[in-house]
This record gives sequence, C-alpha cells and structure tokens, in this order.
Amino acid sequence: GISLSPLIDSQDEYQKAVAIICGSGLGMLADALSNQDAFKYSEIPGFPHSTVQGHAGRLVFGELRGKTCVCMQGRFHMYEGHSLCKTTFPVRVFKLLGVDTLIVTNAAGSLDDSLRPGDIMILKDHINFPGLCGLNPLCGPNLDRFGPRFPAMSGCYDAGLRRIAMEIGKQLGVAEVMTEGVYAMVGGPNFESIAEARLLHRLGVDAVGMSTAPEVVVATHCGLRVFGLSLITNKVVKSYDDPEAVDHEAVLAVGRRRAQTLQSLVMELVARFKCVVYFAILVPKRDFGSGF
Ligand SMILES: O=P(O)(O)O[C@H]1O[C@H](CO)[C@@H](O)[C@H]1O
Ligand code: HPA
Repeated sequence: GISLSPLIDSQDEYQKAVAIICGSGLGMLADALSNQDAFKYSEIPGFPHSTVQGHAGRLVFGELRGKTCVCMQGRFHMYEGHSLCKTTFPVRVFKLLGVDTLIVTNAAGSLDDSLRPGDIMILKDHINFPGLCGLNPLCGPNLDRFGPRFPAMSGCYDAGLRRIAMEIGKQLGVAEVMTEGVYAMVGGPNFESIAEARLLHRLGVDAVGMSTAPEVVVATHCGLRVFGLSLITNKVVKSYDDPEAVDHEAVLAVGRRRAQTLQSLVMELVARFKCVVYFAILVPKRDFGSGF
C-alpha cells in the first residue's frame, strides 16, 4: 500500500491542483513553475525510473499563475518495459493528491500534410491502439474507489478547455500553427513503417506517438478533467520515394524551438482555470514516511 498522507495536509479551503505531464523534450514546461520543489523519481518510493533521453525524471511541485501545480518532467512509456499500470501510476497519485485537471503533452509525428513540424495539435480524441488490443491500464480488478468498471471515453478531452486553448492561441499570435486533431498511440519504440503510416493516415489519424492514451484513460476513469496537446515534431514518412527518416534527436530539437510558445500557452490556460474549492493542498516534503 502507498501512504500519501505526508504529501497532503488537510487544511481549510484550498483550490484543487493541476498536474502536467511533459512529453519528450518538453520538460521545460516545468520551468514556468514558481516556488519550485523538485524530487527525482529515483527518490520517490514506488515510482518507476525514466530511461528516455529528453525525460529528466523529476516531479516538480510549484505554482503556476497562483495555482498549485505538479509537473512530471518525464513520463513512462510502455516500450521502456513498464507495465501500463506503472506508466499510469502517477495519474492516480495525482488524483489522491487533490489534482482535478491533468494536462498531457507529447511529441508526435504528423500523418496529415497540413500539420508541420512546430505546429501544435490540441487533442480532440485519441485512438488507443494497444488498448483496442487489450493492453489497457484498467485491465484487472476494477478499483471502485477510483472509478467505474466501464468508463466512457467519449468527451475525454474537455471541450471547454480545448476552446479556451484555441482562444489563447489567437491572443498569443500562434493560431495559424494550432489545430485540433486525433492522436493515435502505437506501442513503439520503432517509428512507423511506410505501410503502417499509410494505414494510420487512412484511418483518420492526424498525429501519432507512443504515449498519452493510457494516461488519459486512467485520468478519465478517476474523473479528472483532461487537456492534451501534441507538439508536431516530424512528418511521418508515407512514401517509398521519400528518403527522410525521423530520429529522436530531431524530435527533441523541435521541442527546444517551441519551448517559449508552449510555456505561454500552458500558463495562460492554467490562469483561466476556475478555482474549485477543496480541502487539501499539496505540501511537498522530502520525508515520504514509511508507507511506500
Ligand atoms: O510521447 P512522448 O513522451 O512525448 O515521446 C514521443 O517521442 C518519442 C520518440 O521520439 C516517443 O517516446 C514518443 O512517444
Ligand atoms: N511516430 C511515433 N511517435 C513519435 C513520432 C512518430 O513519428 N514522433 C514523435 N513521437
């Protein structure tokens, strides 16, 4: 069992917190937090370790525009060998900490020619390919304290937050590089073959990556409001005549290029969150106790 009580001090009225999961090369989103207190995943009992370049492996607590925020600088992927329960474990930790909104970010390749590297795709929906085949973090006995056996996934990406994000994009002058679309999760770690890319394109996928969907499934199951964005880092090669080949370093480079815009977008979005009154606040402490 996991005791979270050292992290939670019941106090009088506080707003609920926001959690952010940073995608590949997007760890700089945590830099926007003030009053930071950071923990290496290796210091947190029960947490998996990050093994992917561009995922620092730190949990950063702080404030974003006056809102309590916890940021995963580095996520866990199925292809690293973690079970889906492990990859999504932090989402349930966030729920128990009093988080009510989860912002998921990722680096993704575009199938749609109108989506170019550097563009920002707001997730309207996803196709969870591993999930369709039974690789789902909700498999196994249902934990009723978190949510129902058969959760709905229609509407899992909050329509209100999507609309606000597009408005903010206009205010920031980046509306022309922002669009809504469908993200597909594949298992990885290899990038797609050309036939696979063509299949995804024909299925109506706008962008593809190797993460996010399991986190969103678990978040939706436990009633978190979810906002998702993909930074388009590369085009997925769909032609046998195209000599281009994607690599992870190129993916990370696009993140560096768009760091400022993504930070502003996330900050402005959080600034607009309605304050929900709640009775717990995150109080990060170094001593996690012996409950883990
Ligand atoms: O989804 P995130 O963690 O952003 O990372 C994406 O980038 C990596 C490939 O370059 C893969 O892990 C893919 O899922
Ligand atoms: N395919 C899968 N995952 C990815 C890609 C891609 O082209 N780019 C970044 N993550």
